[in-house]
Amino acid sequence: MVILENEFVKLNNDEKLVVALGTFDGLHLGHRAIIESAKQISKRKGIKSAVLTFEKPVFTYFNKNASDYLITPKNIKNELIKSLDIDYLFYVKLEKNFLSLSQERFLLMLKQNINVDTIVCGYNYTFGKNANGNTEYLIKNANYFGLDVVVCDEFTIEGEKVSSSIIRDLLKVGNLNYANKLLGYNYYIKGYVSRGKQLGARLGFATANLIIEPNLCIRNGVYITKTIIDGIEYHSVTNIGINPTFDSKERVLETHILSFTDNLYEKEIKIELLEFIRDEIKFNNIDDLKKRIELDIQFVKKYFVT
Ligand SMILES: Cc1cc2nc3c(=O)[nH]c(=O)nc-3n(C[C@H](O)[C@H](O)[C@H](O)COP(=O)(O)O)c2cc1C
Ligand SMILES: Nc1ncnc2c1ncn2[C@@H]1O[C@H](COP(=O)(O)OP(=O)(O)O)[C@@H](O)[C@H]1O
Repeated sequence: MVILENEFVKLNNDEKLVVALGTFDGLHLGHRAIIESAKQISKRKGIKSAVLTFEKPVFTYFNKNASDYLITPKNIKNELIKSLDIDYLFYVKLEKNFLSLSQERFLLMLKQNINVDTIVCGYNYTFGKNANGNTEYLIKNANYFGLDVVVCDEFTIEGEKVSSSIIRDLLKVGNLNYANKLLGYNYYIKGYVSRGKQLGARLGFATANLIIEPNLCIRNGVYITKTIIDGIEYHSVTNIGINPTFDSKERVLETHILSFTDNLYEKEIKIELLEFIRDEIKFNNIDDLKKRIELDIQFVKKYFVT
């Protein structure tokens, strides 16, 4: 998969493209149905497939104070879209020039800059200045612009809506069970292990630390997790937060992997969040913190036995 980032997109492709349009934060079941549909159409037509998206939700452009909104960091977005066998991934910059394009100019840009043949989008997709462009406009004007347009229906599970904003709300309260159901995979964070305060091992439980996106939409606290290292899955317990006992400020993710003793510095690890256990606590002393973590570890062991 070729990844291109630009203010607008531009590609010197003779070959036509089927493009899935959307922000796709979360890459949930509904998003994946749209992207999979684009892939299938591209195969049927014998042309290439593409996703055109933004790195962050569009509302972050209009509300500069927005915080804790991001479901899917870019490294994971890239990985999930690649897993759907897409040929091109375009990231357009969230900037005025792009966001204020008229509906007509937006479609012309897709035709002229990346040779779009077919647009695939969700039922509530909007585009262009003031989000005036919608699926009705696309369907009505498809012929004029020489485009095929495929609009995917609302995706539901057992009659329930699947949407990024619902998933954000679930992650903010720690309801991983339901969030994972709507996502269609276990919510995960992936990154390279960095050095922390070097205290964990001395306390009796080493923790592999990852620096996380500042605006990640996830409740601080302790979670039952699985950690995947070199394709091998381990049971683990993970804390996300600022370690208030130590008056730290930086928000980190720290995972203690059960029955594991190897060095992980600089290694890429993946942490799947399964269940929220408790909030982070400011303990009066390190002994109390240690005792609590021992209880957390017992709780996780029991979870995986039953
Ligand atoms: C399961 C688990 C639960 C934790 N709970 C808390 C907590 O409630 N309060 C807190 O201040 N730190 C908590 N921590 C973070 C520890 O303070 C931190 O792992 C320890 O200070 C080691 O830090 P280091 O990895 O930077 O050396 C927790 C860590 C783990 C692994
Ligand atoms: N069971 C384990 N879980 C997590 N990390 C482990 C484990 N065993 C060994 N390690 C290693 O120990 C390091 C963490 O040690 P720690 O003293 O907590 O330092 P840090 O402050 O860098 O997190 C991890 O980055 C990893 O390399």
